[in-house]
Amino acid sequence: MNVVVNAAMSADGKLSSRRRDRVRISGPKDFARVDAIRADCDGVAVGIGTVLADDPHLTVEDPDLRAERRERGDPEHPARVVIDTRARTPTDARVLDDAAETHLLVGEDAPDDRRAALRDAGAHLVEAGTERVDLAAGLDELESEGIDRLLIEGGGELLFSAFTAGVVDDLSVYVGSLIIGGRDAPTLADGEGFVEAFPELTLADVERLDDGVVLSYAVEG
Ligand SMILES: NC(=O)c1ccc[n+]([C@@H]2O[C@H](COP(=O)([O-])OP(=O)(O)OC[C@H]3O[C@@H](n4cnc5c(N)ncnc54)[C@H](OP(=O)(O)O)[C@@H]3O)[C@@H](O)[C@H]2O)c1
Ligand SMILES: Nc1nc(=O)c(N)c(NC[C@H](O)[C@H](O)[C@H](O)COP(=O)(O)O)[nH]1
Repeated sequence: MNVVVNAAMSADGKLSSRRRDRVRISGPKDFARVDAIRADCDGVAVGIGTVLADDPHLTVEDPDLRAERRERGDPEHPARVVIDTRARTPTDARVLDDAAETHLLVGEDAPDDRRAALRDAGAHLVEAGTERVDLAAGLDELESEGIDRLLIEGGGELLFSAFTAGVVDDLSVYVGSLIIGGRDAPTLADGEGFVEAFPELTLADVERLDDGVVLSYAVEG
């Protein structure tokens, strides 16, 4: 599977504020750039933290991009993927509406009542891992179901695990022209952090967009 990560951060590296509510970092051109990446993928993934904080829809907004997908025989929107060990996704979350299919990667111990409720709400459940979702195993399962190219949009906890698991091929970061600050505000890669064997990146492109900069990297290894 080809995995691309995209996120928007402030000039001080934060994905949102310490309140973990959604901060608009991108401008319109950057949101359009992300829409095009979504349209080019078979799936768009976020962690449960992002679902609970932002209630994202994770669909393609531009009708022309949706038409191009239909013309090439793809569903109008990529599949939505939520990484959610305990099956905490609310049944009225926007990712569970009928605009697109939705896969939930859950842990082996996810409660049966939550699994049943989420299946009733239309989700497809994929079991991988125990304490936390085993990303490599979960993504392998999604690949066997036809997701060959996956966009991971965050948040910081999930992105750290994705780098730890070594599953990320490409990274693009929009750096917006603002400071958010806060030692507890989410960053691009949270988790425990690396102390050695830091994932290394090769800078592939730098582009000025809206009032910020898009940095595009290939991930080594
Ligand atoms: N600016 C941007 O581009 C951007 C993008 C996305 C999100 N955000 C912001 O980021 C914040 C949310 O980020 P977050 O870090 O709190 O949440 P997150 O990364 O979206 O989700 C983290 C949660 O996913 C679950 N999970 C399951 N398996 C995991 C694994 N292997 N590794 C890591 N997590 C795993 C864990 O909950 P369980 O243990 O319950 O499973 C974990 O707490 C929000 O404020 C949102 O607005 C910003
Ligand atoms: N590219 C980007 N720029 C931002 O300034 C920002 N706050 C996010 N945040 C990502 C997060 O995952 C959001 O929840 C989804 O971008 C919402 O996605 P929808 O529009 O509901 O499909 N992403």
